[in-house]
Amino acid sequence: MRPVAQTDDDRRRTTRDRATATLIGMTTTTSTPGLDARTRAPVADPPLTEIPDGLRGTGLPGGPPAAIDVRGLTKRYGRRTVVRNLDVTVPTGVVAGFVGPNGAGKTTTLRMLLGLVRPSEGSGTILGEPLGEPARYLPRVGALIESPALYPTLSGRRNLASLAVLAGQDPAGVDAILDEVGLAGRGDDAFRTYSLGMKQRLAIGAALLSDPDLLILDEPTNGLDPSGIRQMRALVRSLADGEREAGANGRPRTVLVSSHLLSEVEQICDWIIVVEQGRLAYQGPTDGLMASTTSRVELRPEHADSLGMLADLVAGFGLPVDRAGDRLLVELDHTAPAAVPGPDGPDGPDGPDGPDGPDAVLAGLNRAALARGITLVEITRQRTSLEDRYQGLVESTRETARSTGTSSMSTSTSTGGEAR
Ligand SMILES: Nc1ncnc2c1ncn2[C@@H]1O[C@H](COP(=O)(O)OP(=O)(O)OP(=O)(O)O)[C@@H](O)[C@H]1O
Repeated sequence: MRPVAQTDDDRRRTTRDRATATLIGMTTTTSTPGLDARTRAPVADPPLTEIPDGLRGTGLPGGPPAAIDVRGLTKRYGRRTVVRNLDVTVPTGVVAGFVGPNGAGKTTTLRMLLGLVRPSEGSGTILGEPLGEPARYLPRVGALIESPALYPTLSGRRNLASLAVLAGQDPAGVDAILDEVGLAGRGDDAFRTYSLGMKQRLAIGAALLSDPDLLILDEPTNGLDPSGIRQMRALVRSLADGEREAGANGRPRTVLVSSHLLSEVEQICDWIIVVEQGRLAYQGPTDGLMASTTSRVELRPEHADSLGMLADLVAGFGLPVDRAGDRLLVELDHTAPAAVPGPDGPDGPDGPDGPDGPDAVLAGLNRAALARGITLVEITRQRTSLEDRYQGLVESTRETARSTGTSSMSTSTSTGGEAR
């Protein structure tokens, strides 16, 4: 771990390495054992921010190391901490979405992973190589960070062929790449005549020239219209599980794609990482994000004058409650240990149907109400949407940062382990 402020050297490195990571072809020499992480990634309810044991670090039995496994990644600019103690693990072979609002630290994190910005702190591995030695892994990484730097007057094909030659690669593969990014029919047209979506897809083609094992795409849907976004989604998904998986080299490709909108990536991602103010808010299987959702319940007693007593009862269960007209709104969060005393206690099973799960909490509430002479005539469950869940995570992470005085706007002298 080395505390480093950004220096001129850093900035020179950034410019030089941006070209390297984004455009220069990379030779793959190492063979990695094949793995279909889509089938191995567990989809059962992981707790927030926790990585299932089998996916942590090099823990895939018989499989390759995680494509990305970094710990305590931190970036400070002067006294301002923009990425804070971030742990990121991306299993090999998945499409991982890196999601967070504007300014959450996504680009800074991706730049650190690509060796374009030097981390203030942090360690770990990328494709099994040390984070601190990007030259060892960059040859197997393709990236699209910011706008593509391609020649406007050259055709798409000539652009890719020139980049391949510059990187010392055989330009023979260019046609296959144009096909892969959906530009086979426009390969002879000048780059400047392309739509924004086509330009982005050609830039991804440039990042594919080296047949990378890890592809990092920073907001590739930025500025695209809905149809461009759909095409980009399909392309990104196909890059991980298209022909390559069964292809000549047999190595799975991992894709890390950032976006500020969960809705843009959740359909194509196996794995989601949510960041806010440089902090990790969630990482795990996409299904896990929804499984950890909070559900809200509306309770309506037979007689409105028993609302006060019912509210006290709900509060006694440790559940947040609001009054709305003739009913109560109760938050049931099945990631939190329920306050209802159960046979397993607060550490007991807390799945939706478990003895500490929301169904059991509701049943307990209902019984307790009846025991006090309150008859519930309506119990309505409302599940939050994935987008609501994402917003909730972002807001609670922001709130944690505010309450601990460690928002990205605050200065920091301590970088020790913090609650996420
Ligand atoms: N070179 C720099 N010097 C100082 N602050 C910086 C620098 N680069 C980024 N930041 C700050 O770091 C924070 C995170 O920026 P970053 O670009 O990583 O966020 P982001 O999540 O990618 O945002 P967006 O979705 O808007 O691109 C921002 O507040 C930004 O102003």
